[in-house]
Formats: sequence, structure tokens, C-alpha cells
Amino acid sequence: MPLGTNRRLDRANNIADLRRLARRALPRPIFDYIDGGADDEWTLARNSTAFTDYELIPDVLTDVSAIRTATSLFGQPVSAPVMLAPTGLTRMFHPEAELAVARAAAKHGLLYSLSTLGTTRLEDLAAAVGGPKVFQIYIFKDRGLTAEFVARCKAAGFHGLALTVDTPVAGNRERDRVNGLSLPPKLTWKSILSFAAHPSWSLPALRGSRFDFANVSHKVDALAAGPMSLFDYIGGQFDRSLTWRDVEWLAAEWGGPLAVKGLMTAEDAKRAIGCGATGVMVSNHGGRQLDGAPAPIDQIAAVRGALGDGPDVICDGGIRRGSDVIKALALGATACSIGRPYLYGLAAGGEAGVDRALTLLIEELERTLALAGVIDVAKLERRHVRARRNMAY
Ligand SMILES: Cc1cc2nc3c(=O)[nH]c(=O)nc-3n(C[C@H](O)[C@H](O)[C@H](O)COP(=O)(O)O)c2cc1C
Ligand SMILES: CC(C)CC(=O)C(=O)O
Repeated sequence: MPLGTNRRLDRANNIADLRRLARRALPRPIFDYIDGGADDEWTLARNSTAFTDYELIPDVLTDVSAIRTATSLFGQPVSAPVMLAPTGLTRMFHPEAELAVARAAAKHGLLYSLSTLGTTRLEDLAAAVGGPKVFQIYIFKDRGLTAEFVARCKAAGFHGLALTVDTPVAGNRERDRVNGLSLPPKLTWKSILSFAAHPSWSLPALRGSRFDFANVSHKVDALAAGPMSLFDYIGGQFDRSLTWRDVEWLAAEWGGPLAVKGLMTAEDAKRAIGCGATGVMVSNHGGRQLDGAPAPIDQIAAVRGALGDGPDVICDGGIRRGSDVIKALALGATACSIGRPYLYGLAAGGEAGVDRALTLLIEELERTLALAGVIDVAKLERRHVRARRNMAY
């Protein structure tokens, strides 16, 4: 880790500070890949700003000397209602990649999820890091891969699966188009200058591949022909003919905790549970797919209302503060999941940076609970949150 990194991380007071550090650490096309969203990035912005439409209503004089944040997710005990969302291509952001993220999650007792398009083999991750973990599934045109993932996850001891259903085609990420982002990056004068200006990113990149989709590359060698955009990769490989029958098939084949990730409505949430899922991740992929989709936080109360108490309802997207998590829980979520917040930390300082991101969010969450006069996340109720405007929720 470059000298002074720890000091810079310690001085980061919030996720926005870590984002600034990540922006400095990464070549622009790589930062934009993390930070950006689809089309006009309306949904990306809305995911976070929607939290400001809710007020927290505190209780006072409730003796908050002991605060409890523990809960369970995908059937596993976790220390707090925050999980790490799956993110592809993690090695692009730091050479320690998924192992750094999973180690920091395990240190905090939080659930980690590994993407199908991660850059670490699922067996290697499971062998190296204890702690609750979930594998995220993209269904490829080569359907044999899906059955293979299920068998490999069972053998490696993954605790759950998340099936992503919001990516039949790639969202239109214009920052990536403008930057000409490709895998591996094309060497143009502009990209060479950007990489040269960020030696702490570029030198490890020269020593090893940062662009290997480690869990699928034995079957899918699409990148071998040379640089390819993510749009072309997804267009060529992902199966767009998915339907609810595939959820039924996966639930039966896996037989364990399964969340459908990327749905937005109470009706679809009910269908997911009807097909055998044990939970849902209410998500628009962090504003990277359908621009114009509503913010997950605005859908939580309806989804919980439709599902009743049992299933996991995870609010995914836009969370930047511990208080956001508290609002989601009061509206009915079991937990929240975060993507960019930990990736900013990773880019800023590897495992220590992810640790910093998680520490900040958990401290904020505990402080918010104490200030709201609630001693246990399980005791958060609808009356602790109020729509600021005249919103139907
Ligand atoms: C760089 C990046 C890569 C992602 N890769 C995946 C992925 O491989 N599979 C997936 O289901 N979601 C992926 N996502 C979406 C996240 O799982 C999550 O839904 C999103 O980041 C939540 O929004 P947030 O970043 O505001 O927390 C990715 C998000 C980012 C930022
Ligand atoms: C490798 C990508 C398909 C990962 C992803 O889902 C994303 O960039 O949002």
C-alpha cells in the first residue's frame, strides 16, 4: 500500500470522501465504470436522493446503552443488516480484488456476494475466506454453465445464490462509451496518458491480468480475440430468453436460500417467492440498467406488504449513509446491500479501504439507532419513518 494511504483512509469521514480518494487513485475510464450509470443517470441519482424524501422519527429516553444490530440473511447470522452486493471485474479496481473485499466483509461479520463475472474463482474465494457468502448468477446462453455454478457452489460451501434478472441486455452506459472502455483496455494515446498518470493502478496491471472472468473463462473465451466492450460481451453471452420458469428451475436445482435480484414491484416479488425464491433484492442495478426506474427505497414498503414477514427483502442501491439503512429497515427491509460504497474503498486502499467503508457505515448505523432511540434493528417500525412529501407508500 503506498505510504500515507492509511492516513488518508483514516481521514475519510464518509463514503463521499472515499469516492474522492477512488477518483484520484484510478484512471478515469476505470473510475467512471464504477461510478457511472445508464443514459442520463437519472435513476442513479434518484437511488440516493430518494432517501432524503423520508424523515426519521425518534423515540427519546429509551436507554440506548446497548445497541444490537445483528440479524440473519440468506439463513446466515450476520452482525448487521448490510451486505456487500456482487460486483464484476473487481480486480480492475485493485489487485487484491475479491479476496480483499470478502476478507473485510468477514472481519465485520457481514455477508459477501461474488459475481459470476468476478475475477476470482469461487472455489479460491471460499477456501481463502470464512464468513457468510452468496454467489450471484448471470445466466449465459451456454446453459450448462448455470448447472455447473450450482454444483460448484454446493461443493465450495456457498450459503446462498442471487439470480440477477435486470440485465437481459447491457444498459447504455454512456461514460463507458465515451471512454471507449474495453476489456482489456485498448491502448490509445489518451488511455496511455491516463494509465501513466496512475502508476499505482497501472504497474500491478502490467504484472498480471486484471480482466479474467475467472468463473466462466474455461467455457467462454470471448475476450481472447482482443479488446471487447462490455456491451458486446453481454450481448454475445447473456441469455435474454429468461423467464420465471428459469427461477423455478434454479430454486429446485439449488434447494437453498435464493434471492431474485433486480426486481422492483410487489407483484414480481410475490412471483419470485411463488417460484421458490426465499428472498428478493429490490434493485435497479445501481442505476446501471433501466434509466427511469424508481429508487429501491420507494418500493420497499409495497414489497414487504405483499410478502409478509418471512422472506428476505433487501434494499439494493443508493445507500451512502447508515441512516439510509435505518430508513429502509423501518419501511420493511430485512437489510440493505451496497456496491459502490465498498468499491470506492477498495480502489482507495485495498482491504483497508473496504474496511474503512464498512466501519463508517456501521458506526453511522449504530449512532443513528441510538439517536432514534431504538436499541435493536429488529425493533424498527414503520412509525420511525415518515414520507417528507405527500408520497403514497
Ligand atoms: C462496478 C459495478 C459492477 C457491478 N457488477 C455486478 C454484477 O456483476 N452482478 C450484479 O448482479 N450486479 C452488479 N452490480 C450492481 C450491484 O450488485 C448493486 O446492485 C449496485 O451496485 C447497488 O447500487 P450502489 O452501487 O448504489 O450501492 C455492479 C455494480 C457496480 C458499481
Ligand atoms: C461485468 C458486468 C456485466 C458487471 C455488471 O453487472 C455491471 O457492470 O453492472
